Amino acid sequence: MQLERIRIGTRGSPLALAQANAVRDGLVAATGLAAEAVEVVVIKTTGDKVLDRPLSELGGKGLFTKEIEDGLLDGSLDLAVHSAKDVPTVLPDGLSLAGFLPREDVRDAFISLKVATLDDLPVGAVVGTASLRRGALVKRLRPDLEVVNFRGNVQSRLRKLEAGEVDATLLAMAGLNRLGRPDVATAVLDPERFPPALGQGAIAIETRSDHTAIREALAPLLDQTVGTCLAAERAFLAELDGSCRTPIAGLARIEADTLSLYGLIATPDGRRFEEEVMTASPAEAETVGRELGAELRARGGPAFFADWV
Ligand SMILES: NCc1[nH]cc(CCC(=O)O)c1CC(=O)O
Repeated sequence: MQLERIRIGTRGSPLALAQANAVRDGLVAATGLAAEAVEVVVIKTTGDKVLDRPLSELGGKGLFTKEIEDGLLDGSLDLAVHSAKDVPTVLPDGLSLAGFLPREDVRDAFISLKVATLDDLPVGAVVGTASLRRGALVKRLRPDLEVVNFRGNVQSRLRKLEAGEVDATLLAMAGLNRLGRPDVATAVLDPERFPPALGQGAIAIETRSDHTAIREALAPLLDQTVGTCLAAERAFLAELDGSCRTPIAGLARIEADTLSLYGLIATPDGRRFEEEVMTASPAEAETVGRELGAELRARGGPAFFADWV
């Protein structure tokens, strides 16, 4: 069945809109539909509405996806475009990921108006981030720094930096590139030293599992290699029951038909961490993800996880 009209659900931040517009342009090209027939619909989610509390305290998963998923389920939306790293590992019944677009830069950027690198920050300098992963990784490298909660979209964080609220912050290169602002990065952090969030840099497309017409229309836009890497990364996260309270990092890559999956868990203060790399054939992506998650969970032991609460 050929669709006559496609409605794309997205959050309203400039980054979310840039991602949704990229999918719209791709669908117009792939389907031959008129540009007006492929519509971007902006949805305000709980995560967008509550700005005064740390994300980890709001609890609950899918803070940035729930209201959009309701639209997919009631048929008012055909697909949703999400940053893959914000998509929970368990989706509501009836919904699933159709796949992922080609991945952007997976690395984090260090941003400061005062110094050139993380290593150059003076003792006691203040780093703002809303991410427990970034906070733990900063503390791991520089236990002397102070990490403070720092929320808001990319633009508002940059304004706070300019106002001197913090000495430095960290943002995904992928977001800066998609916003056309790679110049904002003071330094790009090496993933071996500062591993990204699982799914970082990838865009996930979610639809109703039984919406075959939209899945067929999307097929030419999707990247199978990214899909395989993300299957491993998401299985790893699911095994660790990744919540917003858990500093977890990792990255899958496929080279010469071998999938390698790196994973790290840390305590929020960065004092303890466990890391490991496992390799497998791409067909074993999910299995290796679960194995790596179980391995790090076992290595950390109950005491490690108790430290988090
Ligand atoms: N949690 C917010 C979020 N979700 C996705 C991105 C960036 C784009 C990406 O990682 O694909 C960001 C901002 C950031 O971490 O700097």
